[in-house]
Amino acid sequence: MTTILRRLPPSEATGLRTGARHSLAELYRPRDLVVLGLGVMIGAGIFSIAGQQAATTAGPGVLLSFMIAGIASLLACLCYAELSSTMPTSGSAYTFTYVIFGEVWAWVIGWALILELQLAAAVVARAWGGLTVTAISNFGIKLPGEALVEDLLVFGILVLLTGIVALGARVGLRALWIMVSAKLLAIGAVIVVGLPHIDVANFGDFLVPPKTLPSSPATVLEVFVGESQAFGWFGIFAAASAIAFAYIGFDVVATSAEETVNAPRAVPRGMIRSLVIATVIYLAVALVMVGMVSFTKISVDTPLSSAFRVIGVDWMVHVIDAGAVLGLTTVILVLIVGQTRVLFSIARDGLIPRGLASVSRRYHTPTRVTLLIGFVAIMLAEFVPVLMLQELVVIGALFAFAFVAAGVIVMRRRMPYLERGFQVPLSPLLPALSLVATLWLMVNLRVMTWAWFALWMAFGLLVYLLYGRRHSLLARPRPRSNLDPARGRHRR
Ligand SMILES: NC(=[NH2+])NCCC[C@H](N)C(=O)O
Repeated sequence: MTTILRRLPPSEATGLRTGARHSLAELYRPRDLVVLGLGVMIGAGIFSIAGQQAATTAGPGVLLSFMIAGIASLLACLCYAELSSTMPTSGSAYTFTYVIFGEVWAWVIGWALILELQLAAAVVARAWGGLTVTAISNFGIKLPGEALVEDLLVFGILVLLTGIVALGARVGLRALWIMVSAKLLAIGAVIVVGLPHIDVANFGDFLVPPKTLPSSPATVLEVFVGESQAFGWFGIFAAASAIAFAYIGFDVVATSAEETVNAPRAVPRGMIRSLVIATVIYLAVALVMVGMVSFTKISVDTPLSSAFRVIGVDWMVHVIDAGAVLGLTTVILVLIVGQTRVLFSIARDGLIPRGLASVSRRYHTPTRVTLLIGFVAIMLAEFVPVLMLQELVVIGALFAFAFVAAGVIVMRRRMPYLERGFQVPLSPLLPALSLVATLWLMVNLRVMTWAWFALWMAFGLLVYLLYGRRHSLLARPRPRSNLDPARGRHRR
């Protein structure tokens, strides 16, 4: 029992024991973090899920769903901000948990993060493929063998993005700045062109009367209530859980802490700023969408485009297509980066083979782990119906959010002396609220999602018991010479 609960000393959170061969160079400035955050957050959530939820579950009340999910995310974000300001490590929630709750919990969180990020990369790549094919056909170009073209496109984008990540953060960063700017322009156009077309009458039934659905209960909450409902307050809250997908991503910013200049101050700021900007953008887009047309006219497949078609501004379809294709590209890019950083940290601690944590001398990136992640993403996207597994991404993220919120409370009591670049205001109230909000979002996920997640976690525990427990760096006697703090980080 003592071995599996052994804790990483906070001073070693950034891998001080492992030497320079396993450390990353500092590269990001505060504004890069905002771009990173917007890069990974703004994607399928606003381009498609928002409209789907308005049409099927929340009506114009989707605006409230966005606010609810936004508040829950902001609470979680504050907790992430505090912990990453104390432990600026690329392991994010995994490393925080290692320091606060001990090894086996860290592994559990690491395993959940692997699921979240790896699956998300594949899910978003698949969605990207679909969008790109639609964008091409919207230009009136008829593709022969659409399914095959889509498969090839998905393969191509994953190879390209994995290559960019492997070649070095600088290449990726430049590409990211350009693409994020372009997607913000497209979204700006949606808001500016859409605003004058808002008709207050479309908000008429802001609270659409609730409807009991004939389908059997699917979410954990519905099983408790005994039926499924759409619209009304129930629908608004249910939609908020689906919309949480749009906000996740600020947590990925935390994985860049080890590569950020002056991380204890810059990371919290970057994370909070990008989330606030994303929230404002989301609310504006949602407002325009449900304000332009009645929610009953929004199509589930191409919600934003359909709204502009209804009001007769057809050229906006191409702008939205371009924004969505670029938007999802940056989501995949940053997800791959985040996943490499998490796996790199786990490998550095010895819980998976340490060879995966070696940093290429030439490119200064963890190349091996990057190629592995790219390969797995391609396999998943090509051979598994990943679009149906979207909720698993959300449960993985929320699971980590819960531990991070609890971690803030525990850490304040147990290590009050640690330096904190950022502190959650009103602790322990806000972290406790974050925990409650996260659990609430989690019970709104499907029972099936929970079952798959449990299976994945059980498998993970097995891996830990058979491998990680024995190979953990903490299982070895401490080599004195490696404790020189100057060896851990290097600047470039
Ligand atoms: N950390 C994650 N799993 N992020 C997935 C990001 C999804 C992104 N928020 C979107 O709307 O497309």
